[in-house]
Amino acid sequence: MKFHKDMLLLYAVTDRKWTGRQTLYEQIEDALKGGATMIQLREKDLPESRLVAEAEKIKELCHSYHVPLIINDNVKAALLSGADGVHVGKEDMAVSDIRKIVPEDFIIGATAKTTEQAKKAEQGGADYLGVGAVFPSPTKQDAIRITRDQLKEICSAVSVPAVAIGGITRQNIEELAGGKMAGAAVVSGIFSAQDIQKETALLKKKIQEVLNL
Ligand SMILES: Cc1ncc(COP(=O)(O)OP(=O)(O)O)c(N)n1
Ligand SMILES: Cc1ncsc1CCOP(=O)(O)O
Repeated sequence: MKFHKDMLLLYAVTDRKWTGRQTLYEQIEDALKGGATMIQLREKDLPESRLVAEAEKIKELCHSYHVPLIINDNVKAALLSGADGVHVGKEDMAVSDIRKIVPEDFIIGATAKTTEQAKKAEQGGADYLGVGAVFPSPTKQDAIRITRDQLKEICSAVSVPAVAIGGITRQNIEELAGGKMAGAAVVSGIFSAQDIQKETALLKKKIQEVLNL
Protein backbone atom coordinates (compact mmCIF):
# COMPACT_ATOMS: atom_id res chain seq x y z
CA MET A 1 0.00 0.00 0.00
CA LYS A 2 1.40 3.39 -0.93
CA PHE A 3 2.18 5.58 2.07
CA HIS A 4 0.34 8.87 2.65
CA LYS A 5 0.82 11.12 5.68
CA ASP A 6 -2.92 10.98 6.49
CA MET A 7 -2.30 7.36 7.52
CA LEU A 8 -0.48 8.70 10.59
CA LEU A 9 -3.52 10.48 12.05
CA LEU A 10 -4.34 7.76 14.58
CA TYR A 11 -1.71 5.03 14.58
CA ALA A 12 -2.71 2.14 16.86
CA VAL A 13 0.27 0.15 18.16
CA THR A 14 -0.57 -3.24 19.70
CA ASP A 15 0.31 -4.67 23.09
CA ARG A 16 -0.79 -8.24 23.86
CA LYS A 17 -0.73 -7.37 27.59
CA TRP A 18 -4.21 -5.85 27.24
CA THR A 19 -5.81 -8.98 25.74
CA GLY A 20 -8.00 -11.23 27.90
CA ARG A 21 -11.67 -10.66 27.33
CA GLN A 22 -10.86 -10.28 23.61
CA THR A 23 -8.15 -11.68 21.32
CA LEU A 24 -5.59 -9.32 19.79
CA TYR A 25 -7.32 -9.82 16.43
CA GLU A 26 -10.67 -8.72 17.93
CA GLN A 27 -9.06 -5.72 19.61
CA ILE A 28 -7.45 -4.63 16.34
CA GLU A 29 -10.78 -5.02 14.56
CA ASP A 30 -12.39 -2.74 17.14
CA ALA A 31 -9.62 -0.15 16.68
CA LEU A 32 -10.20 -0.31 12.91
CA LYS A 33 -13.97 0.07 13.37
CA GLY A 34 -13.26 3.11 15.55
CA GLY A 35 -11.22 4.64 12.73
CA ALA A 36 -7.55 3.81 13.38
CA THR A 37 -5.62 4.90 10.28
CA MET A 38 -2.55 2.66 10.68
CA ILE A 39 -1.79 -0.45 12.76
CA GLN A 40 1.58 -1.57 14.11
CA LEU A 41 2.00 -5.14 15.33
CA ARG A 42 4.46 -4.76 18.24
CA GLU A 43 5.36 -8.22 19.50
CA LYS A 44 8.51 -8.46 21.58
CA ASP A 45 8.22 -12.12 22.65
CA LEU A 46 6.68 -14.11 19.78
CA PRO A 47 8.93 -16.55 17.85
CA GLU A 48 9.36 -15.38 14.26
CA SER A 49 7.21 -18.12 12.69
CA ARG A 50 4.27 -17.23 14.96
CA LEU A 51 4.81 -13.54 14.32
CA VAL A 52 4.61 -14.13 10.56
CA ALA A 53 1.46 -16.26 10.92
CA GLU A 54 -0.25 -13.63 13.13
CA ALA A 55 0.83 -10.83 10.81
CA GLU A 56 -0.63 -12.60 7.76
CA LYS A 57 -4.07 -12.79 9.40
CA ILE A 58 -3.95 -9.25 10.76
CA LYS A 59 -2.79 -7.91 7.38
CA GLU A 60 -5.93 -9.34 5.75
CA LEU A 61 -8.04 -7.70 8.46
CA CYS A 62 -6.31 -4.31 8.08
CA HIS A 63 -6.58 -4.44 4.30
CA SER A 64 -10.31 -5.06 4.50
CA TYR A 65 -10.43 -1.59 6.15
CA HIS A 66 -7.88 -0.18 3.63
CA VAL A 67 -5.46 0.43 6.51
CA PRO A 68 -1.74 -0.48 6.32
CA LEU A 69 -0.11 -2.95 8.70
CA ILE A 70 3.39 -2.16 9.98
CA ILE A 71 5.57 -4.68 11.86
CA ASN A 72 7.73 -3.50 14.75
CA ASP A 73 11.49 -4.19 14.48
CA ASN A 74 11.45 -7.33 12.27
CA VAL A 75 12.03 -6.61 8.56
CA LYS A 76 12.11 -10.31 7.63
CA ALA A 77 8.74 -10.98 9.30
CA ALA A 78 7.27 -7.92 7.59
CA LEU A 79 8.42 -9.13 4.16
CA LEU A 80 7.39 -12.78 4.71
CA SER A 81 3.92 -11.86 5.93
CA GLY A 82 3.26 -9.35 3.15
CA ALA A 83 2.77 -6.54 5.67
CA ASP A 84 2.98 -2.99 4.33
CA GLY A 85 6.08 -1.93 6.21
CA VAL A 86 8.29 -1.93 9.27
CA HIS A 87 9.03 0.43 12.16
CA VAL A 88 12.63 0.46 13.43
CA GLY A 89 14.50 2.08 16.30
CA LYS A 90 18.18 2.65 16.88
CA GLU A 91 18.83 -0.97 17.97
CA ASP A 92 17.34 -2.31 14.72
CA MET A 93 18.44 -2.57 11.08
CA ALA A 94 19.40 0.83 9.60
CA VAL A 95 16.76 2.54 7.44
CA SER A 96 19.20 2.93 4.51
CA ASP A 97 19.96 -0.83 4.56
CA ILE A 98 16.26 -1.72 4.70
CA ARG A 99 15.50 0.57 1.76
CA LYS A 100 17.98 -1.38 -0.40
CA ILE A 101 16.18 -4.73 0.02
CA VAL A 102 12.44 -3.93 0.11
CA PRO A 103 9.87 -3.33 -2.64
CA GLU A 104 9.31 0.27 -3.73
CA ASP A 105 6.08 0.92 -1.82
CA PHE A 106 7.27 -0.74 1.39
CA ILE A 107 6.70 1.71 4.27
CA ILE A 108 9.62 2.42 6.61
CA GLY A 109 9.07 4.23 9.90
CA ALA A 110 11.93 5.17 12.21
CA THR A 111 12.17 6.41 15.76
CA ALA A 112 13.76 9.84 16.23
CA LYS A 113 14.50 11.39 19.61
CA THR A 114 16.84 14.09 18.22
CA THR A 115 17.03 16.21 15.07
CA GLU A 116 20.20 14.31 14.07
CA GLN A 117 18.39 10.97 14.23
CA ALA A 118 15.47 12.49 12.29
CA LYS A 119 17.72 13.78 9.50
CA LYS A 120 19.61 10.50 9.28
CA ALA A 121 16.35 8.53 9.00
CA GLU A 122 15.05 10.92 6.34
CA GLN A 123 18.28 10.66 4.32
CA GLY A 124 18.15 6.87 4.62
CA GLY A 125 14.70 6.84 3.03
CA ALA A 126 12.24 6.71 5.95
CA ASP A 127 8.62 7.51 5.06
CA TYR A 128 7.74 8.75 8.54
CA LEU A 129 9.21 9.29 12.00
CA GLY A 130 7.95 8.21 15.43
CA VAL A 131 8.89 10.92 17.93
CA GLY A 132 8.68 10.53 21.70
CA ALA A 133 8.09 9.72 24.43
CA VAL A 134 6.06 12.92 24.76
CA PHE A 135 4.44 11.80 28.07
CA PRO A 136 5.38 9.08 30.60
CA SER A 137 4.53 5.79 28.92
CA PRO A 138 2.89 2.90 30.81
CA THR A 139 3.90 0.60 27.93
CA LYS A 140 7.58 1.56 27.78
CA GLN A 141 8.41 2.89 31.20
CA ASP A 142 12.12 3.40 30.42
CA ALA A 143 11.43 5.41 27.27
CA ILE A 144 13.46 8.64 27.15
CA ARG A 145 11.15 11.67 27.43
CA ILE A 146 11.26 14.60 25.05
CA THR A 147 9.71 18.04 25.61
CA ARG A 148 7.04 19.66 23.48
CA ASP A 149 9.69 22.07 22.17
CA GLN A 150 11.86 19.12 21.12
CA LEU A 151 8.85 17.56 19.38
CA LYS A 152 8.34 20.79 17.39
CA GLU A 153 12.04 21.10 16.65
CA ILE A 154 12.30 17.52 15.34
CA CYS A 155 9.15 17.82 13.22
CA SER A 156 10.42 21.10 11.72
CA ALA A 157 13.91 19.73 10.95
CA VAL A 158 12.70 17.27 8.29
CA SER A 159 10.17 17.13 5.49
CA VAL A 160 8.97 13.59 6.18
CA PRO A 161 5.87 13.52 8.41
CA ALA A 162 6.13 12.55 12.08
CA VAL A 163 3.84 10.95 14.59
CA ALA A 164 4.07 11.68 18.33
CA ILE A 165 4.23 8.69 20.68
CA GLY A 166 4.36 7.97 24.41
CA GLY A 167 1.58 8.09 26.97
CA ILE A 168 -0.87 9.84 24.64
CA THR A 169 -4.52 9.69 25.70
CA ARG A 170 -7.74 11.50 24.87
CA GLN A 171 -7.23 13.42 28.13
CA ASN A 172 -3.72 14.81 27.40
CA ILE A 173 -3.49 15.07 23.58
CA GLU A 174 -4.51 18.75 23.73
CA GLU A 175 -1.15 19.54 25.38
CA LEU A 176 0.52 18.67 22.06
CA ALA A 177 -1.29 21.40 20.09
CA GLY A 178 1.13 23.21 17.78
CA GLY A 179 3.48 20.22 17.79
CA LYS A 180 3.61 20.06 13.96
CA MET A 181 3.06 16.31 13.95
CA ALA A 182 0.80 14.50 11.48
CA GLY A 183 -0.85 12.38 14.17
CA ALA A 184 -0.47 10.28 17.29
CA ALA A 185 0.73 6.71 17.86
CA VAL A 186 -1.05 5.15 20.81
CA VAL A 187 -0.81 1.85 22.68
CA SER A 188 -2.43 1.89 26.14
CA GLY A 189 -4.64 4.90 25.34
CA ILE A 190 -6.46 2.61 22.91
CA PHE A 191 -5.89 -1.00 23.94
CA SER A 192 -6.46 -0.62 27.70
CA ALA A 193 -9.94 0.82 27.07
CA GLN A 194 -13.05 -1.15 28.04
CA ASP A 195 -14.59 -0.19 24.70
CA ILE A 196 -11.75 0.03 22.18
CA GLN A 197 -13.95 1.04 19.25
CA LYS A 198 -15.52 3.93 21.14
CA GLU A 199 -12.22 5.13 22.63
CA THR A 200 -10.54 5.05 19.21
CA ALA A 201 -13.34 7.09 17.67
CA LEU A 202 -13.27 9.67 20.49
CA LEU A 203 -9.48 9.93 20.38
CA LYS A 204 -9.53 10.39 16.61
CA LYS A 205 -12.07 13.20 16.90
CA LYS A 206 -9.90 14.89 19.54
CA ILE A 207 -6.73 14.58 17.42
CA GLN A 208 -8.52 16.13 14.45
CA GLU A 209 -9.48 19.08 16.69
CA VAL A 210 -5.94 19.44 18.04
CA LEU A 211 -4.45 19.36 14.53
CA ASN A 212 -7.15 21.74 13.21
CA LEU A 213 -8.34 19.22 10.61
C1 LIG B 1 5.23 4.95 15.67
C2 LIG B 1 6.31 4.47 16.56
N1 LIG B 1 7.20 5.36 17.05
C3 LIG B 1 8.18 4.95 17.87
C4 LIG B 1 8.29 3.61 18.23
C5 LIG B 1 9.40 3.11 19.11
O1 LIG B 1 10.21 2.22 18.36
P1 LIG B 1 11.60 1.68 18.96
O2 LIG B 1 12.45 2.85 19.24
O3 LIG B 1 12.12 0.65 18.01
O4 LIG B 1 11.17 0.99 20.29
P2 LIG B 1 10.30 -0.33 20.43
O5 LIG B 1 8.94 -0.09 19.88
O6 LIG B 1 11.01 -1.41 19.62
O7 LIG B 1 10.28 -0.62 21.88
C6 LIG B 1 7.34 2.73 17.70
N2 LIG B 1 7.38 1.41 18.00
N3 LIG B 1 6.36 3.17 16.89
C1 LIG C 1 7.04 2.14 21.77
C2 LIG C 1 7.20 3.41 22.49
N1 LIG C 1 8.24 4.26 22.23
C3 LIG C 1 8.21 5.36 22.97
S1 LIG C 1 6.92 5.36 24.05
C4 LIG C 1 6.36 3.86 23.47
C5 LIG C 1 5.16 3.15 23.99
C6 LIG C 1 3.90 3.91 23.77
O1 LIG C 1 2.87 3.27 24.46
P1 LIG C 1 1.78 4.11 25.27
O2 LIG C 1 0.93 4.77 24.25
O3 LIG C 1 1.02 3.07 26.06
O4 LIG C 1 2.51 5.04 26.16
